[in-house]
Amino acid sequence: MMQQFYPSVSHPYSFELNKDMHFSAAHYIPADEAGKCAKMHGHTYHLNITIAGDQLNGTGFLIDFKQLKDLIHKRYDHSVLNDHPEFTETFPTTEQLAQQIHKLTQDTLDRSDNQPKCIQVIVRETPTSYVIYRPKEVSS
Ligand SMILES: Nc1nc2c(c(=O)[nH]1)N=C([C@H](O)[C@H](O)COP(=O)(O)OP(=O)(O)OP(=O)(O)O)CN2
Ligand SMILES: [Zn+2]
Repeated sequence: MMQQFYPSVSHPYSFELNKDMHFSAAHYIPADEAGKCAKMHGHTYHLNITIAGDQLNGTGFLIDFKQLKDLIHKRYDHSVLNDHPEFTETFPTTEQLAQQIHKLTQDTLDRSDNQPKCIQVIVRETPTSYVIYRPKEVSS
């Protein structure tokens, strides 16, 4: 997904930042309808995270690109997604991973003075399958 065009999201903000990253992880979906995916297997997940806002921080960033990568990559790279506490009650499907990555990101953004918003998370699980998560309401 690197250096590609992505589905865009309309928003009222002046600044928009996009961060691509990837990580390798294993998972399994312990449900009958998951078929072969009920067995442990691995993916290189490709992400695109979109952050928007009207205010920059003291450095002139919406958020440091590196901070975004550290937040997600350090947590999930070379891990078993099912072992993370956020997936004890739900399965690490592409949809629920995208939603959790949004939550992790927005929780971090909420602690910054300039209050940027995470408006879209794209998670590509395989070359042919990806999910977009957009929060229902983005308050400014
Ligand atoms: N809605 C979802 N469907 C499936 C998910 C998911 O997270 N959300 N996950 C899986 C499996 O984890 C699987 O690894 C990925 O499935 P799929 O794209 O079908 O993989 P293939 O390589 O077999 O796909 P091709 O059609 O051959 O390219 C399954 N479903
Ligand atoms: Zn899978």
